[in-house]
Amino acid sequence: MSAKIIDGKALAQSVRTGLKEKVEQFKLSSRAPGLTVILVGDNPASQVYVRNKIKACSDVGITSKLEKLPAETSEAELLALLEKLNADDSVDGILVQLPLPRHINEQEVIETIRADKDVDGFHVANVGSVVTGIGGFRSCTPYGVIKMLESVDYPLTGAHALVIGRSNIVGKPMAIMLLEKNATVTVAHSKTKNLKELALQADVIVAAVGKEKVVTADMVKPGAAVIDVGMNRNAEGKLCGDVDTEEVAKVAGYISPVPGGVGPMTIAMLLSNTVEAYERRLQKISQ
Ligand SMILES: Nc1nc(=O)c2c([nH]1)NC[C@@H]1CN(c3ccc(C(=O)N[C@@H](CCC(=O)O)C(=O)O)cc3)C=[N+]21
Repeated sequence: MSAKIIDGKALAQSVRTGLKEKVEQFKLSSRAPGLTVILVGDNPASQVYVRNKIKACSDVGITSKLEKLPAETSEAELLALLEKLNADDSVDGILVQLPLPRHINEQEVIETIRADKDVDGFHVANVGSVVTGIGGFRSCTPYGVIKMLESVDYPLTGAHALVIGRSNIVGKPMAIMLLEKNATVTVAHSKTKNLKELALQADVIVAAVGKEKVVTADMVKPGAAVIDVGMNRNAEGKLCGDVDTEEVAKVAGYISPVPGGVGPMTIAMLLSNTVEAYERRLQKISQ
């Protein structure tokens, strides 16, 4: 057996095409949605990511602005900029690229962004809303994973889903979103003792660890869906995920590649959240 590939790049493209049509309609009667991206310092990986986000915005017609700040920017200066953007009616979404330099408290920064402009879905108010099921912006990566599973009509109701990793931006919200889809969810992490045993019982495995080949073929139940959230560099410097894709593909029913899987969907969901922030804002103004 050979797994079907869940092509995140193609799915992201179709999400973007849908958003582009929506944005074109908005522009006829009003302005385009606006996203401001803040980059502090000159981490080369962050610069590439930010450039990709800005380009993705322009592809779908979202107005984007990049605020580049030097690495020695103080936390107070960054918070002051956020307050300014919070009050700016032309800004629908704000994204502060992580990681931040060590002298800046990331959680403090995230909580300063207005929740209704927090298109990353990192603010506690959004996390709380998603956990409670009352709306709120969803963290883009796990949101993208759900869209990937939905794109192949994977039956999540009653399925056993194993999330490997418990970060605030992927593992924890992933578990909540799978639960929302009526899966039975297990969360494994670095202290988990019987990972292989748990994995062999899983119909869905989401690997978000940040380590190469955490999921190997001997851990996967035949026919399972395996979604790879990892972003690592292997010994040859090539981008790879957490899953031994080549071998696991011989056992799994569905598998998502890296690159071309979750990454492009993360960006697509960021654009989707930005359009949603804009729609909510216009609704509020017209009330
Ligand atoms: N506030 C904030 N929000 C983020 O969403 C955020 C962040 N900070 N900091 C860094 C991480 C990383 N991240 C990626 C998104 C897409 C790809 C992506 O599209 N990757 C391509 C490959 C790109 C390549 O070749 O290097 C792929 O997987 O196919 C990668 C990484 C968003 N992040």
